[in-house]
Amino acid sequence: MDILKMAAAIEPPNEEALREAELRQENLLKPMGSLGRLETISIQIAGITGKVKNAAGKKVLYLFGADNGVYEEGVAATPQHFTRALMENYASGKKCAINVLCAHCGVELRVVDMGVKDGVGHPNIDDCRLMDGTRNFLREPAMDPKTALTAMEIGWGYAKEAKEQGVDLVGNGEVGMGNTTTAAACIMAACGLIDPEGIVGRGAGLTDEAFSRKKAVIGEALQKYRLSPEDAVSILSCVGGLDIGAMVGLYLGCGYFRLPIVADGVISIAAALLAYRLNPLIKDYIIPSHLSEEPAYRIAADEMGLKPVLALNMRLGEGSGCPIMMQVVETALAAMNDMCTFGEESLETDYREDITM
Ligand SMILES: Cc1cc2ncn([C@H]3O[C@H](COP(=O)(O)O)[C@@H](O)[C@H]3O)c2cc1C
Ligand SMILES: O=C(O)c1cccnc1
Repeated sequence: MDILKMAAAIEPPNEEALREAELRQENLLKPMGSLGRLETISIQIAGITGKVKNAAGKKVLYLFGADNGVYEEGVAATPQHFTRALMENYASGKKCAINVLCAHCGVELRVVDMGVKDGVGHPNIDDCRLMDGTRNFLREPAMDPKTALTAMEIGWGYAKEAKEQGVDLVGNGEVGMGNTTTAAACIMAACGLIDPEGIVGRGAGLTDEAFSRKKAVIGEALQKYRLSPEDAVSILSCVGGLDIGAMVGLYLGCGYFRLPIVADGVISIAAALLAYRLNPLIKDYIIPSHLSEEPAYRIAADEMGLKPVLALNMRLGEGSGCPIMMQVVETALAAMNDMCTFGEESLETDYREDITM
């Protein structure tokens, strides 16, 4: 497949369904706009599916694991083998954050190895390994452009699978020590920014010294590659990761197959931004969840005009914002589907014509 061609074929939301959904929201028995983001989310999903009333019964979160060569520059505090250990825990249903949140919120968790160092090899993990961790991007591009495209195709494949399996809502997550470094580098490159100060954060935690090093590594790499903000594939291959690549493809595939996809934190939004550079229409298929504490999150979200719904002071990753947000989405759809209208309750009067909401 030519994923770039497929990405270019993503279509805008269904205008007629959007209009009908807006009209229904206006007629529900409440002051206009009073359900705020619950209204706009239900209208957004109508535009995606082409139907005013939608379900969110079947929810899946795809979690992509990969290691990052830039780890060797000292940009992360956690031992690198934690990537592999965490993957094993997710797959065996142990009580990691994402296991508990998904179980509580009725979301199926799928775990995919995109290139965890030494491999995970667990029966509940899809083996999609493209490399044994990427290369150190300070020295050389993290991966070949061809590998970047293959990672995207793998993610796209999961969107296709979700469509075939009748999934209503897709989520994404990641694990990989050092991936707040790759995510920040991708966001900066895609926004044409070169000064890491105030953009790069401490990820899963860092000493002051390592934090300075992390910023210096990203700054130096961006100087070296001089990436064009529009060239998402070069950004991904030079300073990205295999997890981010798969997520880019998942977003694009969800756009193509007309599935709503919930975004998580800074790594997830970095992938969304690269997908947006490939086709800006993708933004209408994305439902942002929470505002990550990592400062680069806000830059990427603002660039796309996406406003996170939740402010929970979270900075975890793993897709942890998605199951929480999926519950909000389900609630939004319940209001749209099940509330009565003014007309149905014989309350139709002219009172709404003269007031300002
Ligand atoms: C125990 C633990 C569980 C995690 N789950 C997600 N992350 C998150 O932290 C990592 C990125 O942070 P950095 O760039 O600083 O390495 C990723 O694995 C991300 O998913 C975790 C990190 C740790 C330590
Ligand atoms: O926002 C995130 O997704 C995040 C923040 C810190 C560490 N890992 C992930």
